[in-house]
Amino acid sequence: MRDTTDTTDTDTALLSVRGITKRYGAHIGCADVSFDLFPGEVMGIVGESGSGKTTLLNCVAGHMAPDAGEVIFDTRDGGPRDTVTMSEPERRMLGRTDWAFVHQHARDGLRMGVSAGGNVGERLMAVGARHYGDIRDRATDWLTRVEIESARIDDRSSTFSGGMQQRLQIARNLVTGPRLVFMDEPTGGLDVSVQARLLDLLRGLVRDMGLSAVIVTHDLAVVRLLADRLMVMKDGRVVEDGLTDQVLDDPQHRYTQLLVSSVLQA
Ligand SMILES: Nc1ncnc2c1ncn2[C@@H]1O[C@H](COP(=O)(O)OP(=O)(O)OP(=O)(O)O)[C@@H](O)[C@H]1O
Repeated sequence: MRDTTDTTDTDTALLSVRGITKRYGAHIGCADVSFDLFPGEVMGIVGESGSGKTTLLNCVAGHMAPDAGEVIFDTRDGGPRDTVTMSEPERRMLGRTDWAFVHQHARDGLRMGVSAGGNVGERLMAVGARHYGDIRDRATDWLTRVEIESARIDDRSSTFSGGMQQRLQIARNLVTGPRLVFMDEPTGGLDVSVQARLLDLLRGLVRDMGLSAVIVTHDLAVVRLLADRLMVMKDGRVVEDGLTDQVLDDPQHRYTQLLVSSVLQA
């Protein structure tokens, strides 16, 4: 997470989202959403079901074309680029290198018929790694980092528990050292004790790697633990944003107050 004491006016945003709008026919998915994300910062997006969180995440992460808006990413080689208008191959390359996406369901982010080591190693090969021994060593290292016994490196992902699969998906995503990670309900659908362990792990990785992340979640405990800043969405729009503790401890908008007091089913 970001050390807020080092904030200076000269910081360049890693990601600048401007006016993202997506409609499904006449229905609004998300409308005119803007935010900046700085290096090492974690942004949480919360709101009840149907508020537009996933639509926004998919538009920002390049999985869905927005109807309007810009997603400016500070690329390593070319500086700030609008990823909405960049070519599909360029966006795909970004998705394999500097960006990562952790899905709610591990099956959407893993190849279930492939071994744990294969799932991690495949990502390394996609960015040019060729030496089998190195790939296996790095895969082993990452399995250990996500608390999967290295002895299980050759086991198929489908034989793992839900929590292990989610940890494996995280290893697969982080092995290439991305600068920005998108997460869609990373702890959703897991048992409470499994969630707590995963959250701890994520928190450690985010801190150690200085990752920037955008996390969509129903669960305010997840943002409390992981997010520096928070955006609250309702009916496709951002109704409140600010530092996580500030928003959760002293919500200004009526909707956020209801969300925090658990009156709404988030
Ligand atoms: N493919 C689609 N076609 C039509 N409407 C859609 C589609 N996907 C989402 N919507 C609508 O857009 C709005 C925002 O949905 P979205 O899934 O982004 O919300 P969400 O906050 O992520 O909800 P959840 O937490 O349940 O996933 C909702 O009203 C939803 O019904």
